[in-house]
Amino acid sequence: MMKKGSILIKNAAEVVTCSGFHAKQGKEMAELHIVPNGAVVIEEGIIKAVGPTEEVLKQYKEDQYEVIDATDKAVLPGFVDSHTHLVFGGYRAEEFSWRLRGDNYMSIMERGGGILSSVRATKEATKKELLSSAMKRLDSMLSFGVTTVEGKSGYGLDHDTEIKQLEVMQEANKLHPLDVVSTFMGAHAVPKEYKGREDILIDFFLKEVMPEVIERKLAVFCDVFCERNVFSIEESRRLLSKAKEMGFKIKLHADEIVPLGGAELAAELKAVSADHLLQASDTGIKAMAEAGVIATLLPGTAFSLKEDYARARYMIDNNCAVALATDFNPGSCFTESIPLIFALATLYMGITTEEAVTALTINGAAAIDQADSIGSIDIGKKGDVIILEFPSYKYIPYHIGVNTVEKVVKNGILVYNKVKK
Ligand SMILES: N=CN[C@@H](CCC(=O)O)C(=O)O
Ligand SMILES: [Zn+2]
Repeated sequence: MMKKGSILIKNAAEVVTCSGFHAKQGKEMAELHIVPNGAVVIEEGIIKAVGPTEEVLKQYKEDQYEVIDATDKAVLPGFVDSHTHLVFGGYRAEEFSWRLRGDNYMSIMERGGGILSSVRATKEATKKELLSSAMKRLDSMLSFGVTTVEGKSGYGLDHDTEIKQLEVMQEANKLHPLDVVSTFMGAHAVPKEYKGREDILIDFFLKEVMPEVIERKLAVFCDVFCERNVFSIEESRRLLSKAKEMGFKIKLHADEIVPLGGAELAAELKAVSADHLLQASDTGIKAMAEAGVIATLLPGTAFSLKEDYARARYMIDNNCAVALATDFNPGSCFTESIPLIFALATLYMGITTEEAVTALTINGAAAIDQADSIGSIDIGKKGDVIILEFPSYKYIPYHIGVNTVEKVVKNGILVYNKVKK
């Protein structure tokens, strides 16, 4: 009898395995491990075999599986979008127009707009509304080949709304085929009443919110917007050190707008990742490489804010492990488009196509500390794979800004198929 989550993909022009169980640093990022004319076998959601089709078919009987013929198509691991803010109420289209006219992202926030306007809309939204919009966003992400996504709270800044956002992500994770990994990010902005009293806000999160988040397993990570006029290096260090003691894994929004030393702090605290890094210093980058902190780069945000891109080439040449993510959010980067991220990374950041694939698969997995179970087509990992309309991964950035994903298999189940039967 055919078991649920059991699929055999055969005759693929190439299976790009991205093989590995940990982050790829520096030169390793160019190694994709490709099997020509390949096959992948997934049994009950777990990868059982990968290799040349001829050899795989000698061992595995096609009648035991749902069979997909991938002739002339490339097969890759599902993408891991390791930095998003996917649960929020309201939109900020107006703010986008202001920025087109020259207004500045941080000054909009300092006037009570930006993140703070999403905070107001998220407080007003019901859980049902937030869940319904999150599910639609997850559908869209899935269509781009994303099989695991990280999502942050941080549009609440109070107990109830932060918890509400995390509960929505927990529920979405149960209901949607995509896996959602949650991050607590209460320290995302400073409400007006806490300006100049950031330490009191941090104490509030530490005492009144984070113990419940850990206790109810509502989030795995704790993140902070470490930035001038938001949370300082000292405040971020205090919050994240305590978070670590409480059992959170840690991340930072670091050196996005000004060079504050966030990359150095990430290395000091041995964070899992430091994200944005547009302004990261040479010392900070080298310290991150040394400490094994993933550099998660978000080119969509630099593009949307018309900022200079993070120095990806320098980071990779200095042995960093770089991940790429969308930073999907209602303000600085309202896109779930993986093709856009590929286009920007390869055309404007000096990242090769091979490195970009690594950055969105195994290194994305490492950025959420799951490189042992997702991010590559390796035996024993989750059966998360995508099939492209084209015979090679090289078509992903080449077909500029267009979605090349034809099918998505999650835990061995075909959950998205562009080809209508
Ligand atoms: N920079 C801080 N936070 C988000 C933006 C959130 C927003 O503008 O709503 C980011 O990662 O880009
Ligand atoms: Zn972010």
